[in-house]
Amino acid sequence: MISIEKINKKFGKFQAIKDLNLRLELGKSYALIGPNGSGKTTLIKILLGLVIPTSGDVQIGGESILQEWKYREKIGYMPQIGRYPENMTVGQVIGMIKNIRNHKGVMDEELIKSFELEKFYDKRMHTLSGGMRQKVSAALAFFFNPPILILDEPTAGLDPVSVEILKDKIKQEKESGKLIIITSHIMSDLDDLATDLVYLFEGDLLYHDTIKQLKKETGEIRLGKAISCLITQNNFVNQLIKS
Ligand SMILES: Nc1ncnc2c1ncn2[C@@H]1O[C@H](COP(=O)(O)OP(=O)(O)OP(=O)(O)O)[C@@H](O)[C@H]1O
Repeated sequence: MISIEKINKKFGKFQAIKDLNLRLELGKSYALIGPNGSGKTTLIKILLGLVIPTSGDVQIGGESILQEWKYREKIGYMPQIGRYPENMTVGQVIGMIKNIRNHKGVMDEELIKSFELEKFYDKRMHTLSGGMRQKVSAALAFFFNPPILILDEPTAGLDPVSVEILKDKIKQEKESGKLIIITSHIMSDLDDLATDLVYLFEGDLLYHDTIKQLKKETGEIRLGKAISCLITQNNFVNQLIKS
């Protein structure tokens, strides 16, 4: 569904993404992880059309997204920190986004209901707590029923009940055949949600396989442990190459 072909991204002389090839399929959920500065946000921004790659191509549903914008309807995006017109109320923001999108299909209002967002429809955005803002962002990401969801630290700042509501929703959407990309520093969340791992290191794709396979290769049961094994192995190989 998403085909990333030989993507490079340079910021001046610095290469943030190096010759990246990746195929992401519907019905799978991908944990996108890597150390700080490894290129995760750059990759997400390329998929969203906010950063233009220096070379290479990205295709969604068989069509290049470069110089295109219509494909964005296929992506629901939950940012790490949602930025909204701060003087508008929650109800006004949701209404405005509905109007702009002029969506013809069925709206998915499940998260609006389960997070009870209607209760704070009259609150202005700047008065919301971090967790409330996250709930608005989550509800909007799923609202137009997109086949692809990109969720950047989706559970950060949510209370435990809301975390479970959102995790159930993500699992349900994956089961229904959507393609989900999740970044998170909470390994237990990724262990519950992701089927596959995409691990970036200094702009390189260091690992891409199923989490089941990673656990088998490392002999670890928990994802956090399996990833630290992967990183240790990589550091060891890097040291060997440098010595
Ligand atoms: N607009 C930019 N101009 C110059 N360098 C940039 C720009 N955007 C990103 N970079 C650099 O590209 C590299 C990758 O950054 P990116 O934000 O993609 O990392 P990340 O994996 O998302 O990190 P984190 O986990 O800290 O969010 C970093 O070294 C960063 O400084």
